[in-house]
Formats: sequence, structure tokens, C-alpha cells
Amino acid sequence: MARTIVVSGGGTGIGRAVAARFAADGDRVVIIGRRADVLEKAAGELGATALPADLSEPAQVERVRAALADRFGSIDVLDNNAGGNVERHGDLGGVAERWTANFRANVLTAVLPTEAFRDLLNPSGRIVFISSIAAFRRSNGTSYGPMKATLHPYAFDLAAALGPRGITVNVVAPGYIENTEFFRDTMDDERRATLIAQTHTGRAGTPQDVAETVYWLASPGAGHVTAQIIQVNGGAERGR
Ligand SMILES: NC(=O)c1ccc[n+]([C@@H]2O[C@H](COP(=O)([O-])OP(=O)(O)OC[C@H]3O[C@@H](n4cnc5c(N)ncnc54)[C@H](O)[C@@H]3O)[C@@H](O)[C@H]2O)c1
Repeated sequence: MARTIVVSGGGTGIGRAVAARFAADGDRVVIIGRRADVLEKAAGELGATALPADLSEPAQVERVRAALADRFGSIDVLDNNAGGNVERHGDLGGVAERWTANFRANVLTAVLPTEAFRDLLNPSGRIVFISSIAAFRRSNGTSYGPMKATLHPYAFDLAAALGPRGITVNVVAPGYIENTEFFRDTMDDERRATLIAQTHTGRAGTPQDVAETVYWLASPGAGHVTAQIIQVNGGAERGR
């Protein structure tokens, strides 16, 4: 039976691959993102519904919640994928501005929709957060890894709270994934080679690698898998 799948940041990169994976099954897929043009284009190509919103803004999250409740009544899967290391793009100012920007981009974009949509989840529903291997490493001067790490205990708490409803909550932590906007303008050949050399698979990850893991976590067969963090990183060493 077709399910209703909600993917944040579903217009590009990993989120788009997740949306495509479920759409291929005939599921009703809703993608949320900030840029209406990018989102509408992707939705048209995937046969998905586009709901433009900045998910770090409580009022916009509430608007999306109302649209989901109105159009679908309930949802089956929430993939909190929106995020990125916004410190990399432009000079945001001092420490407070940089940490606040990554808090908004990676914590609020996941926590606000989860809190707003959790009562819309059907029994046997699924929540999957997209974190990063950066959450397990030295922060290397940015707040990105610490912000992603914030999601882990939050996910464990939700797993305990929602388990009695038959809902699982897990985290997927990707390593270096190509063909996303994440590293746009910031990747060079030397860095790419270094990241690939850290893997056992000898290659970069793809959005499809992550999508297949999210898809499996959302499958009935993964019903006893909850409160887990799965790294999709080709075995990349931790670089502490
Ligand atoms: N690409 C990688 O190597 C990599 C590695 C580890 C983790 N991740 C994580 O994977 C997730 C997906 O990133 P990606 O690599 O596909 O890059 P991406 O930039 O292509 O996708 C991120 C998406 O999130 C959306 N988004 C960002 N802030 C938002 C907001 N406030 N409200 C609504 N939407 C917002 C963007 O518009 C974009 O569509 C992110 O959480 C990222 O941190 C990526």
C-alpha cells in the first residue's frame, strides 16, 4: 500500500535521491525545501508534492504541518535530511553568528518538523535523521559536527517515546557523498582524494547509497531497528 513520505531538503542531493527511491515504489512523496523553483522542478520530475518552507522558522513549519494534515491526514515516514555546513558559505561573522547559523541549519531544521509532525505519524511510522560522520570527529574549527551530534541523543529520546506507538527513530550518518550541493565550491581534487583514501571501498559515496539505507530503515523488515546510528561512509576512518 502506498505510504506518505516526507523528505526535508528533498529538492537536491541526498534528499532528492531518498524522494526518488520512495517515488519509484509508488509512494506519495512530499519534499520540503527553501527554494521554491528548485523544489517545484524536482517535484515535477519525481511526481512528488513540493511544500516550500524554511524549516528553521517555526511559523513556516506550522504552515507545512497544516498542509500535510489537510492534504494527507497522516504520514508514514519523516526523513529529516535538510542541513549543511553553512559556515563554509560566505563570512557569517563571529563565533556566535557561525554557531547560531549551523544550529539553525542542522538542529532547528530537524527538531522543529519532528516536534510539529510527530503526532501525524501512523503506527509503524519511521523517523530517519541525516547526521554526518563529522559528528564523531574533531570539529576542525567548525560547528557543523557538534550540531549534527546534537541530533543523536535527541533521536534516542524520541525512539524511547515513540516506540510504544510502533514508530522507529534512527540516524544515518553519511561520509563524503558526491553529487550534492554540500561541497559545491569547496571541494578540490586533493581534498577529494584524501577523503576517498580514508574509505575501504575506494570511492566516494553517492546520494543513492544513503537513500537505500533510509529506504531499508523505513521497510517493515527494519521494525526492530531503532535508536541506532548507521554510518554510510565506506568504512572511512574516524580522523580524531
Ligand atoms: N554531501 C555530503 O558529503 C554529506 C555528508 C554528511 C552529511 N550530509 C548531510 O546530508 C544532508 C543532505 O545534504 P546534501 O549533501 O544532499 O546537500 P544539499 O545541499 O544538496 O542538500 C541539502 C538540502 O537541505 C535544504 N535545506 C537547508 N537548509 C534548509 C532550511 N532551513 N529549510 C529547508 N530546507 C533546507 C537545502 O535547500 C538542500 O536542498 C544534510 O543534512 C547534510 O548535512 C552530507
